[in-house]
Amino acid sequence: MTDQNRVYIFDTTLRDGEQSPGATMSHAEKLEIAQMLDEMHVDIIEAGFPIASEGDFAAVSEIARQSKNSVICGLARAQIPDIDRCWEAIKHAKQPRIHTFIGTSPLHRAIPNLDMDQMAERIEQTVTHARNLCDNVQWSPMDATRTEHDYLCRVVEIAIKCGATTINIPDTVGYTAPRESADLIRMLLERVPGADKIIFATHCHNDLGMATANSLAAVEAGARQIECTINGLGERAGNTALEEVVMAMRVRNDIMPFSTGIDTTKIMGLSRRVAQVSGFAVQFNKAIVGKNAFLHESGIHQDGVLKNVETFEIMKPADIGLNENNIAMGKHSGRAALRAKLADLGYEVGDNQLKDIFVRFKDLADRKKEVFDEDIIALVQDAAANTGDDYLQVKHLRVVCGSDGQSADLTMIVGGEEKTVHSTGDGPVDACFNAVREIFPHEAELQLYQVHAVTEGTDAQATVSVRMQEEGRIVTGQSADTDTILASVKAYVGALNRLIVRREKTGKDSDAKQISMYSH
Ligand SMILES: CC(=O)SCCNC(=O)CCNC(=O)[C@H](O)C(C)(C)COP(=O)(O)OP(=O)(O)OC[C@H]1O[C@@H](n2cnc3c(N)ncnc32)[C@H](O)[C@@H]1OP(=O)(O)O
Ligand SMILES: CC(C)C(=O)C(=O)O
Repeated sequence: MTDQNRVYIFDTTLRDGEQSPGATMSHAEKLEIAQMLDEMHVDIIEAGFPIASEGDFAAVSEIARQSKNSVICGLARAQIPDIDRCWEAIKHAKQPRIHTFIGTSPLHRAIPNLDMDQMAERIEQTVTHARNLCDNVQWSPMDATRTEHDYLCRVVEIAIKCGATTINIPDTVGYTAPRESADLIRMLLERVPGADKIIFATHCHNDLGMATANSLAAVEAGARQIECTINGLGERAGNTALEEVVMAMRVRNDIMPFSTGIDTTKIMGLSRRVAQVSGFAVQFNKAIVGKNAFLHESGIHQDGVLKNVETFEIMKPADIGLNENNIAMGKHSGRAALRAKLADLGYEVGDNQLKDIFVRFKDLADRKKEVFDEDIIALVQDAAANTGDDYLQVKHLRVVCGSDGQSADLTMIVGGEEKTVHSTGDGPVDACFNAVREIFPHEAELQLYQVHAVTEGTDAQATVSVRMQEEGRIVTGQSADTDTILASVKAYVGALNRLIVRREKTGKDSDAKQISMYSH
């Protein structure tokens, strides 16, 4: 393996991933994910789109300041104010990168209403401007896979001449296929003067389910940067999944002799955390990180695995940070076992956090016969999502349901003040949500209400996800409990707490200032 076979991993979970409707992350969550990506040795982190909002600017700036190893990149349109704002945000990073883009296909050229020559001139001006600010500049012809080849060669050549050091070739709408993806990179390498001096990147979307294959095909043809997200998070059908391309190159290194710098044992921890903060659960049969990816239920498979694990497993669970240790957790377990289990699951917790999680764990163990790893993960995530110092807190809930009707008696703490209501509805969840609305009136629209059983059995915990929207702000809330209705109310209230914080950040109303005294 030579250095020429080193593939750089560019993670855009915090920018393209966060663009998924409903995947909005809080400032603190973005910093935490960025730190985890840095520790996993992602080469480049695209931290956000600084001109998009004050919140994005603040998150990118802080990620730039805290970064240790990774290059920190910000996105900017082909506009001077965007590029200046991006530079302001990233300039404190040890290794900053400006990523500027414009749509070059016929359909996309029509958006800013520029003809081919005007667009070429805009690319020349903006890439030159970016390069005058920063010596690490990435340029993307958005919708490259639907751009005329001659024009693509022309604009890529301009960007290289103006100082771009990475040229990204996006398949913006997930339209290409593996052979075409490879041919496009080969064509650019052959035809564009100076192409051998820069790095070509591939940025694929998964609309036809081919993002991983298309990215790997581009690498085979000479691309040396893959743009991807954790769990394949991203708009529509998502982006290329980081875990898939990294593990594919590792497991099939015989036919794809490429290396990355990724510490693959961090994959599972990041996957779980991104699923939690984005509110996008990972499908059970998702490659690499799905709950069933290493499970064998049919007899022939179990027999094979018991005789030789390689019969049905092409990689080791430990390679992606999945633990196989068998500490059984239950009501008789102590703090040491819980701490060890948490560490196995990828959670390093401080003493105070451990104390809090231990109380919740004992409470769960009293109510549930067996406490599985999934229960502990749900419990830790619930503890992180629903803290004791939120503006809205659920204090007491009593629900009546059955053939005679449904009602809820709910007591909540609202900014330190206790309020109780009695409410009815079409079903117990509806009655509870009506009660929350009576206590805390709001116009936010409930867009999603989803319940998942964490494990099997009637005593299983339910994880509830809620997504709400108010004036373009989208927030999510999650909670887990063996009581599905209680988890539903806590998830709903969790989303409202996030909305309160978002209102305050965007200065929605004067109430928000007052509210900020109570919310974190
Ligand atoms: C494929 C991708 O992932 S691209 C990234 C997409 N991500 C996002 O859009 C998320 C962040 N976006 C935002 O917050 C907003 O769209 C902003 C702040 C960037 C712009 O907001 P607004 O000024 O209100 O513009 P709006 O969103 O309505 O329209 C986009 C404008 O940008 C222009 N534009 C779009 N892309 C580019 C580009 N790459 N370079 C230059 N101009 C562009 C459009 O032509 C349009 O301007 P026009 O109305 O003068 O024609
Ligand atoms: C900004 C560009 C790289 C993008 O996200 C896309 O084309 O999908």
